[in-house]
Amino acid sequence: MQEKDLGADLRSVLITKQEIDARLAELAAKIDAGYEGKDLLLVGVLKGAVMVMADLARALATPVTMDWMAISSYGAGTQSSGVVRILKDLDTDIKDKHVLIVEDIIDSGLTLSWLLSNLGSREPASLEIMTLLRKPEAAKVDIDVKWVGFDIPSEFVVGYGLDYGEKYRNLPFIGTLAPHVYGG
Ligand SMILES: O=P(O)(O)OC[C@H]1O[C@H](OP(=O)(O)OP(=O)(O)O)[C@H](O)[C@@H]1O
Ligand code: HPA
Repeated sequence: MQEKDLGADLRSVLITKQEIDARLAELAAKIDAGYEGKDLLLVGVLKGAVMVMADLARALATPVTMDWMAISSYGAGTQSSGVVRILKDLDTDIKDKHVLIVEDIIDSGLTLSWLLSNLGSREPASLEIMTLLRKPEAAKVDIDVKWVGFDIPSEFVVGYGLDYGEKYRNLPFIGTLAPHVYGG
């Protein structure tokens, strides 16, 4: 779907594909500098982080390995259920490795604070977070996020990996959902 052809389900484009690409290039340069001379393992959080993981990895000059974890705290709706479940664990032992968690969004912060304590207990050499998007609620949770793409308002967003009821993940941009779609 093109940005000019939003369809009835989307209210607006919040971040264009060009803005995402430019910001990822900036962050990739900073991440490269941060991991100079080190082996880096990118841990993507399925499914939302698929797009950012793919594009960030290609923007990095640092040689990386990649692994994936699937955890879910959202059901079909727009509210976190408050319960985090592991749907797929890492294939890799991360002990003594430099690990960068790659997320699409930090909203309530619940998913990441759970993930940090889970991965932290596996004794990585370092554990940092990169997220494309962060909402204001996340500031209430004490999570040290090293790299943030965009701070966005508290609206439900879709596209570039983010879904509503599994739809809209393949939009190349970040958009806000029309209230009638989710009953807002
Ligand atoms: O900060 P929080 O309020 O915890 O929300 C952030 C999490 O919610 C989304 O995942 P979701 O559980 O919807 O799974 P998905 O990535 O498969 O869509 C998103 O990808 C983050 O992982
Ligand atoms: O705003 C959002 N959109 C899609 N998925 C999400 N998961 C947490 N917040 C969001």
